Amino acid sequence: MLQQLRGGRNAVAGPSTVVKGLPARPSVLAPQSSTSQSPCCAPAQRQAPVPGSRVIARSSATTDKPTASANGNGGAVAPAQDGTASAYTYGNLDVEQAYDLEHNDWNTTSLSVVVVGASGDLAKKKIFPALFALYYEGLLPPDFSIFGFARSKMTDAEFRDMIAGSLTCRVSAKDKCIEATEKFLKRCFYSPGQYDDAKSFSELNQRMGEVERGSGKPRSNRMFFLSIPPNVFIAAAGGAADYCSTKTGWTRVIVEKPFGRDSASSAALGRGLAAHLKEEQIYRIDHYLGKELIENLTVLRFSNLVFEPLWSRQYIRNVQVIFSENFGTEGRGGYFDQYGIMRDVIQNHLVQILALFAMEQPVSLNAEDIRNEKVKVLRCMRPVKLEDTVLGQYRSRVHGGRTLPGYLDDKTVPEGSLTPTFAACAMFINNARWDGVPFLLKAGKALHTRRAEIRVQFRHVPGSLYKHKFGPDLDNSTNELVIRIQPKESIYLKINNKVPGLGLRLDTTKLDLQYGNAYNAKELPDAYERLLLDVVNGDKRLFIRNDELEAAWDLFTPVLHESESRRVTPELYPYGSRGPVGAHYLAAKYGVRWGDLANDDGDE
Ligand SMILES: NC(=O)C1=CN([C@@H]2O[C@H](COP(=O)(O)OP(=O)(O)OC[C@H]3O[C@@H](n4cnc5c(N)ncnc54)[C@H](OP(=O)(O)O)[C@@H]3O)[C@@H](O)[C@H]2O)C=CC1
Ligand SMILES: O=C1O[C@H](COP(=O)(O)O)[C@@H](O)[C@H](O)[C@H]1O
Repeated sequence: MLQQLRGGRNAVAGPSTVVKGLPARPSVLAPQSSTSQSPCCAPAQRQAPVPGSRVIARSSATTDKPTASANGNGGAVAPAQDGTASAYTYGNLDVEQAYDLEHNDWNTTSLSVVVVGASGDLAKKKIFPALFALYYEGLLPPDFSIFGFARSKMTDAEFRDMIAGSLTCRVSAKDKCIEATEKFLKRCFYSPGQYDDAKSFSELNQRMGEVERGSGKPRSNRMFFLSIPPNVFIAAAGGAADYCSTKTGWTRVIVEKPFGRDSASSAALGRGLAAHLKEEQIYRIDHYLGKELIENLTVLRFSNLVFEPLWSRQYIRNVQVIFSENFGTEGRGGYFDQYGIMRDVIQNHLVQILALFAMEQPVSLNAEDIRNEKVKVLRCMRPVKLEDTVLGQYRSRVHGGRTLPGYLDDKTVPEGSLTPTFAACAMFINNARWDGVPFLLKAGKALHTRRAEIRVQFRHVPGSLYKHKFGPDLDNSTNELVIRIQPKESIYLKINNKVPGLGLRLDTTKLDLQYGNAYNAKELPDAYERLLLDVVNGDKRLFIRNDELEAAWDLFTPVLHESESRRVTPELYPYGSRGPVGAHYLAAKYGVRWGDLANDDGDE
């Protein structure tokens, strides 16, 4: 276990860190990184985290240190009297304690993970399985515990049974899985309560304290995952922060989308959270940022010479970000109807992808540098116009003798709802790199396939010598880069090639990186695994900053308000189809063809 913790997934070797006034000492469980940070550095002097390193106990670049307001620790971070930045103290912790704290020293600190809304769908489907996978991989600290909190009455035993029903072992790692499951479940505890009730949170706090003391570790770090509907977000965030903050470590709170319905409600939510938590403590999760291919996007762009020079209006004709699901809102219609696909998928997941795709190279891989660039590019975009938007809603369809239900057949959906289950929109970035390039975003439920991808269509080859070989339609020979996020993760580039043999016959083929073949990776970690581990490590690169959120809402609020106030009727499309025809007209308006619908793609 310890060995695994030391190694982590991408452990980096390096010298030990030195804290002024303290003897040089290695960080206890962390791999010794050459860019490890120590409390000796003033925040401004801190160095960027090791690129790509995701290791337990990596030192945190965040400032979510205990302060009087955040967790009643008795004082904020204060510079030393002598004016140097070296002797920072954290409240009533001495320098050495602060060192351990900042470095996630799991020899002295326990970790408690609280799932608020533990009886819910997301908790069962994603959060517990992800925590178990991290535990199984040896990536959680030795003394971790999991606490479930929700209104449903359950004993610890019932809670463990509930979790057990949601856990699966990795196909590639079945060894000792049953044994690991039993050990994992013993670390799970349940505390029932109301989300707006101080007493309930005090009871939770007491329970956590007992378990933490039982670990024998003098300090505890706590992270809360708010996996609850938005109407109880603020109350629960307040309960967690005000009654359950640790006094001897960091307290971090993960917030799930939806982050509001528009700019105003998102700002109100932000203010509500800010009343209880500092921005550094808030982790706004967008699970698409935790997907393997999305994390790879910056690697692809900024570590390969061949892509970045082409990454602009000079060579790129259009960019398409496409999400489709081959199932409807089954079971989630009640939630979905209040939001619709634009808020559920486009404003967050697809816009985040777009921002990473289009941003300028950040100064470093530090979370703030990356997020600064994302905000900048979002702020260069003009809000989506209604005339650049197509809305759709799936209707029922009889297929193979079976009736596939339409959106309005869902009992949890209000009669006559106009909520779109499909949307496509054209967006533009008004900066020197992207001026005039259409970014087409499309998302839909109950379509013909489940897929998420980015498609980059390049310009035609000017004065091509081989033009006559491809016929009059230049699009047939255009280069296209496809970044397939899921399923079957892959990156491929469509190129023109000579068909081997005598004569000169050309065809379009692929330079094809299939993850399944290249990395022998039968199963990639789920996005929630990556993101939960990042929260433990205080790494905010893949979480959304408040100003990013604001910028993203500013792009969509006008069109959402306009379509709702004008009661725009969505175009109906049959369950399992390729979506409304209107999407083709929208693309055609900007001289674009949807790449995912092209007949020659070969892997439809
Ligand atoms: N499920 C998913 O795939 C995804 C969910 N999300 C977001 O994650 C959060 C949790 O999602 P999910 O688990 O699906 O949600 P659920 O509807 O399953 O709710 C989670 C828990 O919250 C409690 N709850 C439900 N409704 C209410 C209510 N009206 N008032 C107070 N408590 C309530 C219930 O627990 P109890 O009654 O025991 O208190 C329930 O088990 C939501 O914000 C959702 O939008 C985001 C992306 C995907
Ligand atoms: O956030 C959401 O994402 C899911 C799709 O996630 P994926 O990882 O399975 O692609 C979507 O079904 C849901 O409506 C939305 O809220």
